[in-house]
Amino acid sequence: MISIKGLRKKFGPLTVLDDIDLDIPSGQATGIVGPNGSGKTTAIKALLGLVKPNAGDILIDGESIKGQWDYRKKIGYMPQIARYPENMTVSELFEFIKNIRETGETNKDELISYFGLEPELEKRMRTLSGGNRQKVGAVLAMMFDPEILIFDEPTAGLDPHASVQFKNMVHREKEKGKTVLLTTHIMSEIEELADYLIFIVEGQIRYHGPMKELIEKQQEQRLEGAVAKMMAEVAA
Ligand SMILES: Nc1ncnc2c1ncn2[C@@H]1O[C@H](COP(=O)(O)OP(=O)(O)OP(=O)(O)O)[C@@H](O)[C@H]1O
Repeated sequence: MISIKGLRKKFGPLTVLDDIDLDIPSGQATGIVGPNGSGKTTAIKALLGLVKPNAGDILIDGESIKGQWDYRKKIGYMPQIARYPENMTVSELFEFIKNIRETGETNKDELISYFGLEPELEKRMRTLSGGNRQKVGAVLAMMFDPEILIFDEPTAGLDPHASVQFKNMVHREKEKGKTVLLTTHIMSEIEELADYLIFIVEGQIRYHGPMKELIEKQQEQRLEGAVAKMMAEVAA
C-alpha cells in the first residue's frame, strides 16, 4: 500500500500539490487523470523522491520514504519524457542500468523480444524513433520485475500495435499482483487498465475510488463522459 499523507508541494508561489491524502491499493491498477498542469507528474515524482515536498509524507508498506533510497528498488518508472545517455547504444544502456543496480538477473531479453526491439539494439539512443524510445523506457521500467510500476503517459507515441502490446503487458503484470500507477489523457486506456481512479485538479483530489463507481455516480456509460462531467463541474 502506498499512503500519501498531507502532501504539499509549491514551486515558488504556485501550489502544485495541495494537502493530498491518498491510499493507493496494492495489487491493483490506479489511474491518475486530470487537466494539463494539475500535478499528476509532480505527485509521481514526489513518490520517486525526485521532488521534495514542502509538507507531508509518503509511506510505502507503512514506512516513510523520507531520506530513504532503497525503497526505489521496488519501483519501475517509465517517465513521460525520458532523458538517456544519447551516445549509448540500446544494449549498452540496458547493460549500464543493470550494472548500476548490481543485479545479474533481469527480464530484459524477454521484454526486448516482446517489444520487437532486437533490430534497435545496436543503434545509438539519439537515433531511435520516438516510439522505440518509449519501448526502451518500458523495458527499463519492467526489467527488474519491481513490485510497483509507474507509467507516465506510456502509450504517447506508440503505434497501435505497440500500444496494444503495452496494455497486454500491463494486464500480465497486474495478474502477477503488481501495483500499477498510470497517468494518461486517453480515457479508454484508463478504462481498460485501471481498477481505481484518482481525479486531480489544480493539485487537489476531486475523486478517489473505484473507477466503476465514478461512472455510475456520474450516470455515464463511459469514463470519458464521467470525467468530462467532473471537469465541467469544477469549471462551473
Ligand atoms: N520544476 C518545476 N518548477 C516550476 N514549476 C513546475 C516544475 N515542475 C512542474 N511545475 C509546474 O507544476 C504544475 C504541475 O505540473 P505537472 O507536470 O505535475 O502537471 P501534470 O498534471 O503532470 O500535467 P500534464 O497533463 O500536462 O502532463 C504545472 O503548472 C507546472 O508548470
